[in-house]
Amino acid sequence: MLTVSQVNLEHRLKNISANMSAGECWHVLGQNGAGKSSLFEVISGLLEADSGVVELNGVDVSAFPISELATKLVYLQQHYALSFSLSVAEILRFYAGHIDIPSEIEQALSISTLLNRKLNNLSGGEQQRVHIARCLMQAWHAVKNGEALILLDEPIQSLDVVFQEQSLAMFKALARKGNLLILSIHDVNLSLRYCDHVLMIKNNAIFCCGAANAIMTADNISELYDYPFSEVTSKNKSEKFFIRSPL
Ligand SMILES: Nc1ncnc2c1ncn2[C@@H]1O[C@H](COP(=O)(O)OP(=O)(O)OP(=O)(O)O)[C@@H](O)[C@H]1O
Repeated sequence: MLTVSQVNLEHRLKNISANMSAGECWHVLGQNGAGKSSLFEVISGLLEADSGVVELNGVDVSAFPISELATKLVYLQQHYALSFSLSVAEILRFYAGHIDIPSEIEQALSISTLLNRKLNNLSGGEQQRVHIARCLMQAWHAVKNGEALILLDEPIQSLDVVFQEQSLAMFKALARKGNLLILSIHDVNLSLRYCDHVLMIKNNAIFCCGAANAIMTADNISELYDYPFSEVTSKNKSEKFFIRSPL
């Protein structure tokens, strides 16, 4: 269980509170600059809030020794720059201690074919696949047992459509195992398909928070982005979509 209580951070987060439970798959939505990455930084314990508390299973995240957090917290940051030239295998060995890629990760991200390549020579999407893999593999013992907190800041940025679908499906399956998974994303239709809970942040404060089927409405999405969306259902009425009006 993750409890975020009245977290404030100057110019970045205003009185954010939320309760999230193990086994849930949360998507965080909001405009550029809304505060999504800032919230992830505070939840991960990397950034201290001006006020408020973040507790993981009743313990303040800042009280966890970093060595313990590293084994149970997965945090994929939005930006990650490596200024020296390492192969993908060397990177996985550095973060995970081995290059035995778990089958779930290999199926979703096809890492094995990249092992001998230098990270800096990979395309943007290939690099992103490696970053997702190295983060998950670092805490894989907890992830495979469904005991991890998984924070992913825009994990599908740069991925092509197939890797977007495969990785979002893997993240949802990891939540089903018992992990608490929280990711930020800008595609509302992929969110509709792959999350069960949504946190909408607007102007650095919570706009809406809760079960996706209750709050993923065209009205809420339109107000969140200050942009008109309408809702449609597929011909067989099995799936709902949001359509963005042209400017
Ligand atoms: N290190 C920092 N110091 C001061 N202000 C910052 C810092 N990082 C971000 N901000 C500001 O905090 C606000 C929230 O930024 P944040 O990166 O959390 O937004 P975001 O919702 O993740 O946006 P995006 O969708 O563009 O990634 C923005 O106004 C941003 O300019």
